[in-house]
Amino acid sequence: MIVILTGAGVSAESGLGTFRDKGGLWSRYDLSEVATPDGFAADPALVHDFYNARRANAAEAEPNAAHRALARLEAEADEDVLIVTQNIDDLHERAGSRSVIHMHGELFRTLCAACGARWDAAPALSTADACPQCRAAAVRPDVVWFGEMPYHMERIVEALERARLFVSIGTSGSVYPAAGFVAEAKAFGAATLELNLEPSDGATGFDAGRYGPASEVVPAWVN
Ligand SMILES: CC(C)NC(=O)[C@H](Cc1c[nH]c2ccccc12)NC(=O)[C@H](CCCC/N=C(/NCCC(=O)O)S[C@H]1O[C@H](COP(=O)(O)OP(=O)(O)OC[C@H]2O[C@@H](n3cnc4c(N)ncnc43)[C@H](O)[C@@H]2O)[C@@H](O)[C@H]1O)NC(=O)OCc1ccccc1
Repeated sequence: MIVILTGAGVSAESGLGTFRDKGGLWSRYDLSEVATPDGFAADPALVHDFYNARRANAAEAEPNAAHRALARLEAEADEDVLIVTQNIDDLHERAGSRSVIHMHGELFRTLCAACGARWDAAPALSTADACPQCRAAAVRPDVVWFGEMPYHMERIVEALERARLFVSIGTSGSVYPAAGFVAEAKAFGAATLELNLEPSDGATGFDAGRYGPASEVVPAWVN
């Protein structure tokens, strides 16, 4: 089995901003205000504006050659290929990938913070929205904020245990628990490879690395 961890760098060439690069999201927004439960409690309208803008961008974006190459790998490989993405966009699925785990949630999904109901997001959410199930005005984007438990951790750890090869693509390796997956995969005996624009914070933890734009290094690796 091949387990592939992706981050914002794989969607950068589709026009979706990364977080920590120059001009990235965290240089324009305060992470604690827009990506934490406390920030949402303090100013839900600000948080909705932040995700509404990202939802509009993602809706206009198109998968790039890196997304398409990974979909091809899944279709042609004679072993299981699982994408574990930190991204909340749907570009992997729009490129044709079927086996995708969104460990930090999905931009196009909505969550009721009162009853836990989930449904497909409208283009723009607001504080006036009410849950279709419990009518509570506790509607939030279905994304994992800092301090919240990522989704599908059991399935992810099971996959890391089975992995022959762990590949990390377009992530800075600065946020946990995702940044710890390479060490876990290695401990379970997997070979490890980093594909990134430049060496990430965790580069030394990989057996090998290939550096350059994802739209070039990912198709080159898949072929
Ligand atoms: C800041 C950091 C130190 N803080 C954390 O890690 C925290 C706290 C923490 C937990 N454990 C720790 C251990 C040590 C220290 C801190 C912690 N973690 C949490 O709070 C997590 C929840 C974190 C999730 C937060 N939500 C996100 N996103 C969703 C929302 C949204 O999207 O708005 S995080 C967000 O930032 C993270 C990093 O972003 P990247 O994708 O890597 O993007 P970045 O910009 O940083 O880097 C881009 C990279 O791409 C490269 N690149 C750029 N262009 C290209 C290109 N063209 N081609 C190729 N590569 C390219 C660049 O060179 C660069 O390397 C991603 O995970 C992303 O999803 N929850 C949790 O721990 O719960 C409890 C728990 C307990 C037990 C077991 C499990 C959990």
